[in-house]
Amino acid sequence: MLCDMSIATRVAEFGAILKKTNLTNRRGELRDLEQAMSDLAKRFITLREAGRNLFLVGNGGSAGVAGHAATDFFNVARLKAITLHEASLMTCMSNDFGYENAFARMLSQLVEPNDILIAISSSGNSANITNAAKRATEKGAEVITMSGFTFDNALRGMGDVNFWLDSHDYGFVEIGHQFLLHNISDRLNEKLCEV
Ligand SMILES: O=C(CO)[C@@H](O)[C@H](O)[C@H](O)[C@H](O)COP(=O)(O)O
Repeated sequence: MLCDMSIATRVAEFGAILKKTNLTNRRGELRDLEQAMSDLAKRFITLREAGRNLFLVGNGGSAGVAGHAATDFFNVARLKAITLHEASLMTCMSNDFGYENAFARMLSQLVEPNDILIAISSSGNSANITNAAKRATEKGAEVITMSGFTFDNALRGMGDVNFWLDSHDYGFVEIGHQFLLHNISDRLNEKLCEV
């Protein structure tokens, strides 16, 4: 075995990374995780009451994370939640405007003030995700970023709320993001608990 992939070791490592979840605001100020999660759940309730939209973007495994979370936000939390990586539209936008501009082009047309964008990138340095975050902010939407890898990755400074996981391991960062998003949608699940 090249490295220790035992379940016990991986669970311990994953738990330690999650416990250290770093959450900052747009000014880079550190926020208390429990308070911020509670505030976020309340923010999603106001989003639902206002009939505004929730967009989620990511590449590769993070597109999968976005898709799972969008399903939970739609089905469990009753939000207008959608991803933007439907193959036909994504390939059209990428082919016509460049991959790095694809999500931003879509958001130019779709996003409105007081919508929310969740921008997910493990490295925090994928240009199509940082461009999406920039465009959503320009359009007056609130931006939540989820990243990992280096502390000073580009995405981490671009959101109103910025989650950062202290790991360079794609598996931990992706599943960690999924866990955190699930925790938010679970808070809006009336069958599980009330905010
Ligand atoms: O799932 C994985 C790795 O676990 C890959 O598909 C990974 O998501 C892709 O390489 C992405 O392109 C990585 O982009 P990013 O999350 O760093 O922005």
